[in-house]
Amino acid sequence: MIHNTNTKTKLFNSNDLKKLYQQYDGPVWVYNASVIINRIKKLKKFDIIRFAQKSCSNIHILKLMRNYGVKVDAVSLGEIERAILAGFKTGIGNNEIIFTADILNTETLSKILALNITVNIGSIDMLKQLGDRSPKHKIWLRINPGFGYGHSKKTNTGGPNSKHGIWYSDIPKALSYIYRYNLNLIGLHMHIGSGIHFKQLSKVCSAMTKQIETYKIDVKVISAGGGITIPYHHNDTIININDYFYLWNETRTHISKYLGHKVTLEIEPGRFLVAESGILIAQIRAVKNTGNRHFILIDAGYNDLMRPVMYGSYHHISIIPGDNRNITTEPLRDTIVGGPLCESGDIFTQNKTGNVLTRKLPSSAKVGDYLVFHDTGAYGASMSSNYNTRPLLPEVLFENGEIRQIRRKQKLSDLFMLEITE
Ligand SMILES: Cc1ncc(COP(=O)(O)O)c(C=O)c1O
Ligand SMILES: N[C@@H](CCCC[NH3+])C(=O)O
Repeated sequence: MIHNTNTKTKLFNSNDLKKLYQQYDGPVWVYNASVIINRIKKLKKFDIIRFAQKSCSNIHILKLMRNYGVKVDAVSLGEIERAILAGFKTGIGNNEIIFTADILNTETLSKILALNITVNIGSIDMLKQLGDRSPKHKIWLRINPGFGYGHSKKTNTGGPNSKHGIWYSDIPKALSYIYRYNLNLIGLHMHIGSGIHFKQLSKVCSAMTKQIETYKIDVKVISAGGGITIPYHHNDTIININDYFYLWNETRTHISKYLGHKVTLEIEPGRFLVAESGILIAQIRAVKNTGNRHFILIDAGYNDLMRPVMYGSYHHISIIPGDNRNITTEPLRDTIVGGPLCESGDIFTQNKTGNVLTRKLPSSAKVGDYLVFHDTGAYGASMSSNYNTRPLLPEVLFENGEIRQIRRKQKLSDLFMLEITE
């Protein structure tokens, strides 16, 4: 998302954001539904858009997706249950939910069998465990094509260092188990990582064709996976979705001709659909200098927004003055932004190796001003934790001109209840 200035937020009105913070008496995740709807429309040429809900799993966001014809990917029992609560259907002949994983635990397996959910298989052991309990079960194979990329090593899901998927040369072994257990192979899936650019993503097209032709795999569906990056910085390049679709459509046409029947083309994005729809608003609670370093400390921590700490990820930052003063023309100052956690690494301005970076922010930024992190709609709230016994933040959705709460603020008593046994 392109951001105007250091003081304004493009998505939301600054006054509304301040009011939201005041209403909740603390930081809030805010989403704009129109951005999500716009991104869904951009992908409409694909036969099926399957939302990787781990990126933003709020039930109301899932409902919004479903209303626009989007299907869903689930990676845990919890995500299956969330999808069902959001209205996604299961059962024979229904593909609204696909379960993607590299392992199956017994609880999840039982649910999958009870609801007849198609499984996107990421290991040979999964084939054995599913086949033992449910011959003829519908499956996809998730293939690791031997290469992968990511905005960080930690989001690369292909190549020899990735635990995800079935290694491409193990396909014959997988096919022999499928045959032995009489499983029903309907799809082939490749997701090589998250936060990737066009050139790298497009390599998957030829890998998909190659594996299908080399091993003569007959499938009805191919999935391009997710991974599409978004512009976190002002001048980041934006992926041309029409060009991307064109490549995949060519691939699908070629595979369809080879197999002699229709092949459905799926895409499985998380970040692309939701990242730019969301912001996190917090407040500056302390300002301090250490030698020549200048810090501002806010009331949201990495337990809330983990991406900068986990990957050195950049989120654009704006300041909204708490007292309505004009800061648009004032000089900027090199600033380190930290959170409240009792953890030295609780710094939002750092690189991949954990070195502290500075951000140019208005020099008068002070206690009582608000700080907005942009593009936090993906892997923001969904990656939060309760570290330092900090409750999860509320989430609100801006839709049809109205702001509505879609998750209440977690209470401390919600947390303690789990541990109090009598
Ligand atoms: C299997 C699978 N599908 C889809 C995604 C979504 O990725 P992204 O949010 O980058 O589109 C992921 C995350 O990397 C994934 O592991
Ligand atoms: N959590 C990562 C993306 C990984 C997606 C899961 N396979 C991020 O914030 O960028």
